[in-house]
Order: sequence, then C-alpha cells, then structure tokens
Amino acid sequence: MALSGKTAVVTGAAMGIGQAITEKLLHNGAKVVLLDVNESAAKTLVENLSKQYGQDRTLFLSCNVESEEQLKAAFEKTVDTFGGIDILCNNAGILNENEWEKSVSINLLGVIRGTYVALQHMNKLSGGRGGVVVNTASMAGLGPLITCPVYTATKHGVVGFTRAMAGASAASGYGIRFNVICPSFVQTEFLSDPNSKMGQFSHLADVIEQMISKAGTLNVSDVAESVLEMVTDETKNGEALMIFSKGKHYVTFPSM
Ligand SMILES: NC(=O)C1=CN([C@@H]2O[C@H](COP(=O)(O)OP(=O)(O)OC[C@H]3O[C@@H](n4cnc5c(N)ncnc54)[C@H](O)[C@@H]3O)[C@@H](O)[C@H]2O)C=CC1
Ligand SMILES: CC/C=C\C[C@H](O)[C@H](O)/C=C/C=C/C=C\C=C\C(=O)C/C=C/CCC(=O)O
Repeated sequence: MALSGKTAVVTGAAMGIGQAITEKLLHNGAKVVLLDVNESAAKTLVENLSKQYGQDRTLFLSCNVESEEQLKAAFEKTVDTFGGIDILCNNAGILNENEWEKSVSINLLGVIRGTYVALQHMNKLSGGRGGVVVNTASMAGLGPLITCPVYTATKHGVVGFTRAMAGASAASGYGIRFNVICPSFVQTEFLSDPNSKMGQFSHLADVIEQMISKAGTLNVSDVAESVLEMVTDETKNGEALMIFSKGKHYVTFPSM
C-alpha cells in the first residue's frame, strides 16, 4: 500500500511510540490525525509537524479512547476533513496495576472501541475504502510479565482481538487488514518510575530490572519502522510482529 494520499488515525499520538508512528507515516506521504488526551504535548507536536510537512497534513483532535462518544466525533471529523480513513493505529496505552480497571478500559477496550467505530467508516461493505488497522500490543501480549498481570492480560487480549478481526474481515470482505506489533521494552516515558506502576507486585520490581538489563531497550523509530512494514505490506493480515533489541520476527501460533 503506497501512503501518498492516504489518511491515518493514530491514538496516543502525542508522545512516545505514537509520535514516532505519526512521523513515520507523514514522512512516507500519509496525512495523519493525532488523537490524544495530552492536549499541550499534542498541540506542540502538531505545530512542529505542520512546519515540516505542511498545514494540511496533520490534525490534532482531543480524544480519550475510553469514550465511544469522543471516538465517534473524532472519526467523523477525520472523514469530514480528509474524506475517509485508510489506516488506524490503535496505540494508546497505560501501565498501572493500581488502576487496573482503567488499564483494561484503555489498553483493551480502547482498541476494541476504536476499531468498531473506525469500521463504520473503513469497511468496504458499508461504503468505506478498506485499509489497514495496526494495533500496539507488547511482548507482554505473548508471554507473562509477572509484575503486571493486568497489563499482560490486556495485551494478550489485543493480540487475540486483532487476529480474530483479521479472520472475520477476510471472511466477510471488509477489505481491511488487521495486524499487531509486540515490542519488547521501548525507551519512552512509559518506562519511567516503573515500581510505582506495579501496585501489589512492586516487590517483584527486581525481576523486571533484570529483564530490561538482559533484553536491552528499543528506540521508538525501530517500532515505527515495523508499523510501516505492516501498513504497506499487503500480504500481511492477522500477523503479530515481535520486536526486540536484536531484531524482529513474525510470531507462529498453533493452528486451529
Ligand atoms: N514503552 C514500552 O516499553 C512499550 C510500550 N508498549 C505500548 O505502546 C503504546 C504506547 O506506549 P508509549 O509510547 O511507550 O507510552 P507513552 O506514555 O510515552 O505514550 C502514550 C500516549 O498515549 C496517550 N494516552 C494515554 N491514555 C490515553 C487515552 N485514554 N486516550 C488517548 N490517549 C491516551 C498519552 O497521553 C501518551 O501521549 C502503549 O499501548 C504501550 O502499552 C508496548 C511495548 C513496550
Ligand atoms: C516495568 C515494565 C514495563 C512495561 C512493560 C513494557 O513497556 C512492555 O510493554 C513489556 C515488555 C515485555 C517484554 C518481555 C520480554 C522481553 C524479552 C526480550 O526482549 C528478549 C527476548 C527476545 C528474544 C525473542 C526471540 O529470539 O525469539
């Protein structure tokens, strides 16, 4: 899929991995609508991106992925402004085992909400242009992160939802591909002060420190490059891409 003339929506776009995905898609020719709750960071970013790529290539919309109403309004505004949606990156996420219900609401339900609202605009069966959805899970979506059981559960959920949607879309003729990225530890704000985010499992913090020092960390640009691959490679549907400091590979799952 060539990105020139295409419109992407990225959630959690103001910082970190979402910012890197946004910049990668812009660099490759797409228009990008940035959704985030952090208005000040997003506005500063969009100002800079507009100078670099032009005023008509980006749009920031304040949107909390916990709210179906805000997502609906954001996607409608996107379609009104740019004429349709071709790419959705459900990326917003938090790590907070203390507020575990909020974690489920953002990390898993936010992906489902975003996808279902976007489908109304992207699905070829309801007049959309088709396209591709890339969800941000984590290596914790493939195996357990023992300090973060709920984070682990949400990311396993994102992997399962993505793969099932890929099959449903292919079998139904939606014209939309669904893929998921599973990065290891990435250098962003997300990794700052991890002990405070582990709730009742903070006594296990050493385990994570050892994992990080053994595994190393990724740059956001490595992750964004993988998202670009999953957006542009039209052979990829229902794929989960593991990204770690020494490389990346597509995950093989048991067949059903
Ligand atoms: N940093 C890491 O080590 C890894 C992160 N991930 C995942 O990558 C995604 C992005 O993480 P980072 O960029 O590292 O985090 P980050 O904390 O740097 O950025 C997250 C962004 O999402 C936004 N956000 C948070 N809640 C939101 C909501 N309810 N609605 C809309 N926007 C919201 C924040 O304002 C922020 O701009 C998350 O889903 C995270 O689980 C996956 C693997 C590794
Ligand atoms: C405090 C912990 C913080 C947050 C969670 C992270 O942000 C992230 O979402 C979770 C990452 C979990 C990583 C788990 C294991 C990583 C292992 C490696 O990177 C090393 C191994 C990979 C080899 C893969 C292979 O060779 O097949």
